[in-house]
Amino acid sequence: MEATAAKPPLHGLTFSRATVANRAFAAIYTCAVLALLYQHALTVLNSTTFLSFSLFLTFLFADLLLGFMWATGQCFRMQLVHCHVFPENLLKVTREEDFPAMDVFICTADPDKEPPMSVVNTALSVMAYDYPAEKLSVYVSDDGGSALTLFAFVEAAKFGSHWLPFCRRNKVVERCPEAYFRSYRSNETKKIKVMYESMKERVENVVYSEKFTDDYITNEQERQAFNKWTQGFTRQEHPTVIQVLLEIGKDRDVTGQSMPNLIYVSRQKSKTSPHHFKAGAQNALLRVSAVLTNAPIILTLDCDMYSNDPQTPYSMLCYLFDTTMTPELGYVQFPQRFCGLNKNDIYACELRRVYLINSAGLNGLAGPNHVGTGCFFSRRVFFGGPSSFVSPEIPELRPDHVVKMPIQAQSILAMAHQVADCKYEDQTNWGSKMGFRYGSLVEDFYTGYRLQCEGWRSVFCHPNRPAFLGNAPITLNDALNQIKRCSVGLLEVGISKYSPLTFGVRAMGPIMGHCYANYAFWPIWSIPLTMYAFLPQLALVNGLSIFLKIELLTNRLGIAKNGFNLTSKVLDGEQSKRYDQGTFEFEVESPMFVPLSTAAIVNLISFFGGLVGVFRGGDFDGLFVQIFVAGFVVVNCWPIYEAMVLRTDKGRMPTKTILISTFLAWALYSAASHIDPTPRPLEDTHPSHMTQPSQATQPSQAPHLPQSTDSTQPPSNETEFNQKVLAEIPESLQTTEVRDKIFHKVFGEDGHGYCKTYGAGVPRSAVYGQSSYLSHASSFSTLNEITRQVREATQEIEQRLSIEIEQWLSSEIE
Ligand SMILES: O=c1ccn([C@@H]2O[C@H](COP(=O)(O)OP(=O)(O)O[C@H]3O[C@H](CO)[C@@H](O)[C@H](O)[C@H]3O)[C@@H](O)[C@H]2O)c(=O)[nH]1
Ligand SMILES: [Mn+2]
Repeated sequence: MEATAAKPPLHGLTFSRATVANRAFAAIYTCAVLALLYQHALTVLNSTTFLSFSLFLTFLFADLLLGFMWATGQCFRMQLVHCHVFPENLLKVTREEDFPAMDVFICTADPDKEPPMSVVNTALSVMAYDYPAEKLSVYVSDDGGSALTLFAFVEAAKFGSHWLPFCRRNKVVERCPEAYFRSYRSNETKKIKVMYESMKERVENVVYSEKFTDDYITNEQERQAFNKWTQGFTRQEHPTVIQVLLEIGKDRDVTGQSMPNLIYVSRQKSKTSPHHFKAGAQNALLRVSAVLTNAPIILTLDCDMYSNDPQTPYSMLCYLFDTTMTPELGYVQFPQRFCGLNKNDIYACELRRVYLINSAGLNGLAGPNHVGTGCFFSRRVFFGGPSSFVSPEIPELRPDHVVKMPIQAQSILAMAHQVADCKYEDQTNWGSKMGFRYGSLVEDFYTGYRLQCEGWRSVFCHPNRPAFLGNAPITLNDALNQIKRCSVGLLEVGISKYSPLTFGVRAMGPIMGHCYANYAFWPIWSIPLTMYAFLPQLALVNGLSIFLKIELLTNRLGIAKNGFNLTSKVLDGEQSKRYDQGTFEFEVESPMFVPLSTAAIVNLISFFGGLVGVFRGGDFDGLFVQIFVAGFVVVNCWPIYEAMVLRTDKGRMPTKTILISTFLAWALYSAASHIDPTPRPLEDTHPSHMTQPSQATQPSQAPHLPQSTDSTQPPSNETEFNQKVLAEIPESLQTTEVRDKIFHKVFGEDGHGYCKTYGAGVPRSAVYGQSSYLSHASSFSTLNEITRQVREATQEIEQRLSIEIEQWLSSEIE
């Protein structure tokens, strides 16, 4: 007891007070959402024409999806905690000698898209970690199978022997050379900078010319490695290349201290074997590293995610090295942070919600999902759940296997080659029960999800100084492609047999399961978004109102105020200026831009069309929400209009895209304008009646009655009844109370079974058909007769109302 009290803490946790507020908010908002959906459902049931029925059903569906996304999104907010680490205490409770060994995996796949110099920078930034070098191994996986990348690393190994002691001596915090030289310049740095620049020049010369001459090769070992790039060597078809560039204990820096291991791995590739992309590469690294070093801790990094803080392993150890921590702790995830985003992050690539907000929310539950990079794993998690070990095929791959031979030993290297073989995984558990999981394009999400389903927990570590910094796409086309790949990958998980909604909820409980479902079904946002981008606007040209009317004037003013505030915010000078910079890139002829620009055109036309309609005396109340939605989209589409018409630079939209989307917008409009909107559903949610009092008082004008209607027969269904009879009651009297009065007058108190299901004051007799109708009110045997009676009752009530108003007015005057 005393001993534990004496030890300073490595990490702390506080529960957030926001949790209570979040839960209360979620409860109240849920009621509002349910009420809205109920109202929607009534509207669907009450619709009187096929057109309105389909339209309202569509919106019910859209809002159900939005409701689902909203509800699952709340799960992230149900138990917020704030976590802190105290890395400064680490050396008070343990010694550096006792630190566990660590294997770092860096993946790269294409020397053209991922410049070798940037991969080298990432590697150098972690090689220079404040961590005992003899416990650190950096593995570079090159799926591009590129001699250029290997060459860059040969150079990096040499430069590293100067860079690592330089960082130690000067207590450099920015240990990614490129980032360091960008921000620091002094006499002290001159020498090392010259070294860096000359390395960079050599590498880039080779990369640009795509070949290197013999004088770049300095020793026999290098020659042997490069000799593997024979005639038939291609990216998709080549043998394994494993090159140990630096070896602990053998290679020393310029001050005589040991360098960490640096190992280049390009796994074997064959067109006949699936390679499973990054997950496949990481599994190959898991095995190769197991054979060579088998460190209990693994850090995974994308090639563009460099370390921004040499102390990060200390923060990680505060969790993974703390014996009081739950034994189920499987990984410590740091958020993805980015450098070089422009001020407004115009392609929304920072993903703060995913990487920061939601991860912090998950931290109070079973822990954050894995985001592919910046994650420290316990090697054990890749071999089954905490209490269900899945044994690998050979003992050398077991997480508890101790490597006893130097990494360059013949037998060790031979086995490393063997486990990097493209056929090695055939008939094994790799990718299904072991290692990174296959089956989704977002292998990181899927792997983390499956690990948590197995019972592993995780921790989100988010120090003030970003632990890692990466690059985000800088063109719209790249950003959209990333979203597309991500969407496909997420849906692959969503609809798989491991769907979070079924499997996940069972394995992790409802809250965690629904958090994962929120991600896995994230792409379905596109469905309501598309509907809201087109349908209200197309309905607007026809003057067809499709949203709930806001009954109370005060409410309406409130909403109107908020709404217009929002709009004007985006339209202000500063924001317009941002778009004026023209940083959006539309120059690629991508079909992905077509829906965007079509939506932009449709919304623009609808917005102005709607406004013109209203100024000409249209129904502002009814169409307000649609005009607002269209206006909102228009504001958001501003960069698109610019790219279509205003800009002359290279980033403007190609004429072809403009033509196609204009044509599509036109086609949609002409299709929509052929739909006659006049037959309107009658519930008081459909205010378009207000503008047509004449129609309402003249039943004979009720348009588009079904052909079969015979006014000399009793009404046989609800539609008929609605269209003919309810139309007699003017909009101003369409409240439940007044309608009740009218029907009581006509059908009598008991003869009129007020049919709640239809909610529109439909007498049950009218719905149930002739026989029950006749038994209740035999004198109203025809539709015409009922219509006449309702008209009379309505007129009577109107008269009484006007008398009462007159009396009230005169008493007021007195
Ligand atoms: O066959 C492949 C394909 C990709 N990669 C590497 O995978 C990483 C991520 O690829 P990138 O094109 O940069 O994808 P992003 O969309 O930027 O990556 C995000 O999404 C990926 C898939 O969900 C995650 O793996 C990443 O960690 C996450 O940052 C890069 O280092 C690539 O070199 C491979 O090693 N082999
Ligand atoms: Mn990336």
